[in-house]
Amino acid sequence: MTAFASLPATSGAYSQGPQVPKTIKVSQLNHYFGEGELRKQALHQNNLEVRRGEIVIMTGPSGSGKTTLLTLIGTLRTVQEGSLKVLGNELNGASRDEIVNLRREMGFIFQAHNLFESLTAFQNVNMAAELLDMDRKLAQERIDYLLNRLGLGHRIHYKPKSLSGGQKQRVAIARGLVHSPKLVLADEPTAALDEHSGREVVTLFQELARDEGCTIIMVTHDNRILDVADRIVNMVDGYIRSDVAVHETSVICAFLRQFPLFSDLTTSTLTDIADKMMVQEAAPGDVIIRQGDPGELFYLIRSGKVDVLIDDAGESRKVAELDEGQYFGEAALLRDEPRNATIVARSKSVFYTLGKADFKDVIARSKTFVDELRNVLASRT
Ligand SMILES: Nc1ncnc2c1ncn2[C@@H]1O[C@H](COP(=O)(O)OP(=O)(O)OP(=O)(O)O)[C@@H](O)[C@H]1O
Repeated sequence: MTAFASLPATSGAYSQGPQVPKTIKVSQLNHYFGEGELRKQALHQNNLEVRRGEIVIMTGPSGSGKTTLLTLIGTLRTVQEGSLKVLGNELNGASRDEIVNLRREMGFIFQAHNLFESLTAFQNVNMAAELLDMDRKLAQERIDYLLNRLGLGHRIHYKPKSLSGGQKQRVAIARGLVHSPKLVLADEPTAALDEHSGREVVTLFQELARDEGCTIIMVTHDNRILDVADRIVNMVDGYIRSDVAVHETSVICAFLRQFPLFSDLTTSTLTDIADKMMVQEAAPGDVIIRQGDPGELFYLIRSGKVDVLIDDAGESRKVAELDEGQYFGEAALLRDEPRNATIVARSKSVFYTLGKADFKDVIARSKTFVDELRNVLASRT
């Protein structure tokens, strides 16, 4: 799970807030192929949560388990160990009927398009609509819309043999989307497409996510489309190695960049730090840290104001006010001492916090950070 699960509204899917229902919840998922001595573990303790309307891109080297995870989520394989919830249904132990019903809510876009050669582009997509008992008029409108939107308006009545590889792929995409699925699973959807067509496809995905709340999970090696992801999940050897919420990380990076103390860090170090930060919210009057307590977190004020209070012979004395763009909590971490002041939220506030070990790691990497902290600490003692 990413560190930013509680981040307030930012952009895209996240503007729906943290209470957005989960489309997928993977917990401690293992998967094996083969029997006996040939048995091989393809997925190891995978955990993942995907919210409604998110676009997730899965990356990783060949054989790292992306397709295995995608096909498990798509009910195309049986869950062996662990829990996998899709659209509220637990798949481990699910009945045949449950799986059949669930599949109707999903759209599949896989590389092998399997279009019927004797049917036109329109008829191929319509066949999926008929199998799903879609209303005829609605289906007709949706097929027209999708095929036009994917740049196939002029080829709507062509059969696959008269279509290029990229055009066939776009028919397969329309077929996977015709029934307005709640979840789309796509394996290399843009691999056969030129840059322009690939962009058309992912722009359509973004519209479906934004306008219909459709959740999209794509396996891709196509770096040209990484920018549409809300989250990038990287797999290595059957493990989810990283799960980065892209928009949130970049929002935090942009914020961190304004601080002189982060100015000499490279983008990749900054991204690394942003990914480790947590978000904490406070209401007016909330005590954020208390004098005398051990220090575990460093705080950056994203928005709001706080009072710095010092307990002086039993009397609480206000010594400073801090607001957006300032930070606190560093002294106790650096000196391994208890907190030397109490911090109370003056207004509704949002903080980014960094744990002690990560904070010390940042310090080790940034000379500006060290110089600035030295000055700040000197001025506060
Ligand atoms: N049907 C199968 N039988 C046996 N082993 C399999 C089977 N399918 C996948 N595997 C193995 O499981 C591991 C994960 O494979 P998977 O296809 O999920 O990886 P991937 O990341 O999708 O790779 P690619 O990017 O090449 O599609 C690999 O070691 C693969 O050899």
